[in-house]
Amino acid sequence: MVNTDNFLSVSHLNISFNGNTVIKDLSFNIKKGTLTSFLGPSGSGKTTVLRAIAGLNQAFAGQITLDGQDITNLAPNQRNIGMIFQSYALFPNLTVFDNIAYGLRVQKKPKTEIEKAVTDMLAIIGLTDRRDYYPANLSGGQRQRVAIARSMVLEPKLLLLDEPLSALDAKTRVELRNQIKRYQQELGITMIFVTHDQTEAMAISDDVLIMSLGELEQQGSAMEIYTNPKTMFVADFIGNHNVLAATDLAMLGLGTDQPDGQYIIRPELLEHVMPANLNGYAPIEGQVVEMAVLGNRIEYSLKTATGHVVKAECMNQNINFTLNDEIKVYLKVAEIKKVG
Ligand SMILES: Nc1ncnc2c1ncn2[C@@H]1O[C@H](COP(=O)(O)OP(=O)(O)OP(=O)(O)O)[C@@H](O)[C@H]1O
Repeated sequence: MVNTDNFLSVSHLNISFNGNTVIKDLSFNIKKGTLTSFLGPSGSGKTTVLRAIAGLNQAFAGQITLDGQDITNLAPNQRNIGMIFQSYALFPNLTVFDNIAYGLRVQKKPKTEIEKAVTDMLAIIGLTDRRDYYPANLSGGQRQRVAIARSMVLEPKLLLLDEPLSALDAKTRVELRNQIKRYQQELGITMIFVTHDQTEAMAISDDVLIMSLGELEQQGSAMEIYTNPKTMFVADFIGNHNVLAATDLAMLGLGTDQPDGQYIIRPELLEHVMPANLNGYAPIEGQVVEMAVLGNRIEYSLKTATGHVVKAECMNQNINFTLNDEIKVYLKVAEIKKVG
């Protein structure tokens, strides 16, 4: 049955290249009107899955449905899916207006309808005053906005974006990712956004789908994944967590009731200012062996007498230590989470 929860449904997807299975029995659903990021290291299979959804991979096993329709064997142009790549792929000899209008003209839409749709789209992407420019005279961020507009104007059921921001500088990336989120919400488009940048994924996604070696590790909101990683891979990949075995916790004086398993401690939970009430807190003492100032935050590592190196993080306004200092930080023991 179609409902908004399984607007896109991928079941038991298996894809091999030359006998090498790169996507292994992958199944997931995507809700209508949401932005889902595929996040995973290089080679984990993100692009391969995107291409399968778009119909660009020839052979695979499994089933893909979109809005209740089985699209597994449909040609790419029959799927009503838009795709945007890292490189902008605009037509260099067409103006901004004509690039955006291109698909509507192919569909032989009436001229007045095209004029209105493209004008509206130019306003949404903030490039009304650039309508007669050629791509060569636009910045990278502007070109990518035109590429996005060119896909969005066709009102696809699903828009796939494959690392659309990776060719841009850091500031433009942040601006454009926020704009993509805004377009997505304003127009209610269902989007899949591929990235290997976890901050980017966390910042804009309703849901994050984490892949490793062609398998789904976890799907959930950014908050769920960050605070409650289900696998060691996710714990390690997301958020720079400390991952410690029960025996390590015991050595650090942070014993849990359970004797085994792996546990995570998020770096920002190690407080360098002594809490007013120490109830429920355990101290960790160590030497500051690494320290990196990241604008308003500081990341540092403590080496304890037991030889453990624990990662911590704090805001920099009331920092009261420096490299090589022996310091004590405080952790609320209840915040230690078991992986899984
Ligand atoms: N056409 C192909 N022929 C052979 N192997 C391929 C082909 N396309 C992808 N692969 C392999 O499939 C695996 C997944 O590749 P894919 O490009 O999907 O990963 P990715 O997660 O998107 O990586 P990246 O972040 O680097 O783009 C890799 O091991 C890759 O070498």
